Amino acid sequence: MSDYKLAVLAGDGIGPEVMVEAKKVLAAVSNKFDLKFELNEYDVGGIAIDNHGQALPPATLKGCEDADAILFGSIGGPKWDNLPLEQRPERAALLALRGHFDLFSNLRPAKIYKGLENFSPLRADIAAKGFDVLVVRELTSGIYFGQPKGLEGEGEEEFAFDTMRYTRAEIRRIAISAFEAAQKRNKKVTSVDKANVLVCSRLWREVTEEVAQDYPEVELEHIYIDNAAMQLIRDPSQYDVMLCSNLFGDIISDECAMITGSMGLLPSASINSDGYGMYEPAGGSAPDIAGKGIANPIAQILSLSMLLRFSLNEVAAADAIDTAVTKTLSDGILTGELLTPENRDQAKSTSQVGDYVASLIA
Ligand SMILES: NC(=O)c1ccc[n+]([C@@H]2O[C@H](COP(=O)([O-])OP(=O)(O)OC[C@H]3O[C@@H](n4cnc5c(N)ncnc54)[C@H](O)[C@@H]3O)[C@@H](O)[C@H]2O)c1
Ligand SMILES: CC(C)[C@H](C(=O)O)[C@@H](O)C(=O)O
Ligand SMILES: [Mg+2]
Repeated sequence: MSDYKLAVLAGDGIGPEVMVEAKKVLAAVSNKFDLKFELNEYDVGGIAIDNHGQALPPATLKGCEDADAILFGSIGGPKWDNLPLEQRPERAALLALRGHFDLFSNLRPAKIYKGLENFSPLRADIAAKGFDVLVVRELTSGIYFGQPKGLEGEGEEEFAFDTMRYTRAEIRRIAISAFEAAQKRNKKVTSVDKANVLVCSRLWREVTEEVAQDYPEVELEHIYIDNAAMQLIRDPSQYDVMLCSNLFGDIISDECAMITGSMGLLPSASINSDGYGMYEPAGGSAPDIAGKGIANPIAQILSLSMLLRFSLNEVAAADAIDTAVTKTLSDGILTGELLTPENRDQAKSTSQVGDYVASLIA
């Protein structure tokens, strides 16, 4: 009898490569903490289009519904880029899963790890001030979920539009996620918007201010997205929790990932109000490095840790993974994209990094 049932959706590109490493780490924690997992693997994304004619086959969705949580890899790639938008893996599978399970609260924690200070692209004196930010991104509304319209009109008058739409309730619940997180961290929320031009952002500010009344010990500041993007390079140590709408959070989280040294270090949790969640690296299928055995598996491994912590409440197992990852990085067990050209010959492969993390847990 298993303690937990997980739906494992490795997807495309580097997804299956890094998922192998997360499963090694899961085997190590299940052994150490005497936990039993039933892992059920399903096709999703481009591979599902190839095998079943659709990016999110009914069996995959049913498998996710029957599971305690979803461990997701990444999807998409050049092979499927020319499909109509509605059939593309990104919309037809990823956004569909986020919407179906109402996974509105997307947590993306980024920090410069000990030992990686010299591998951040930030200037050394700026990196030395430290960087530890949680991006709290609204994930099931905004411009991603506003009704898209097909092309209309003709010739030079032909047009397309996407709609950004937020309700008070949608803003309120993600703001609460951010304030709850800030309360457990450094008690500061920076809300990122474009309230100088967007009416959605005006509402965003108003509701965020209302929510702040319930958290008097948490400081709230507002910043425009363009300034935030700049300030993150100038002095990212000033931020703790960054609260963002769907599109702004997508952009800011990639920037935060790169400040840490690599896209391959940023995990994410996408959670609904029942605690059910999907856990995936914030980066994509990385077609440029897929199949070479060089992808960084840390984001996938940390996504597993977030799954254990947030959906299963297996805190000791999650802590063990986080500790092992921290030691792996400070021991210099690094994939090549983190390294500088001079020391790239010391790069470890995807599986060497996964083996090392797992060995520290065993
Ligand atoms: N959650 C997801 O499934 C997800 C997220 C983002 C992008 N995508 C999709 O992935 C495809 C490629 O998108 P993209 O190239 O814009 O973004 P990407 O995140 O896949 O890659 C951007 C850059 O980061 C690098 N990178 C990403 N993850 C890495 C890792 N683990 N280790 C080392 N380097 C890593 C890549 O090599 C590339 O140079 C697109 O189809 C996109 O829509 C999917
Ligand atoms: C693939 C894409 C739809 C997705 C997003 O924009 O949400 C990705 O970039 C992410 O950050 O999870
Ligand atoms: Mg993104």
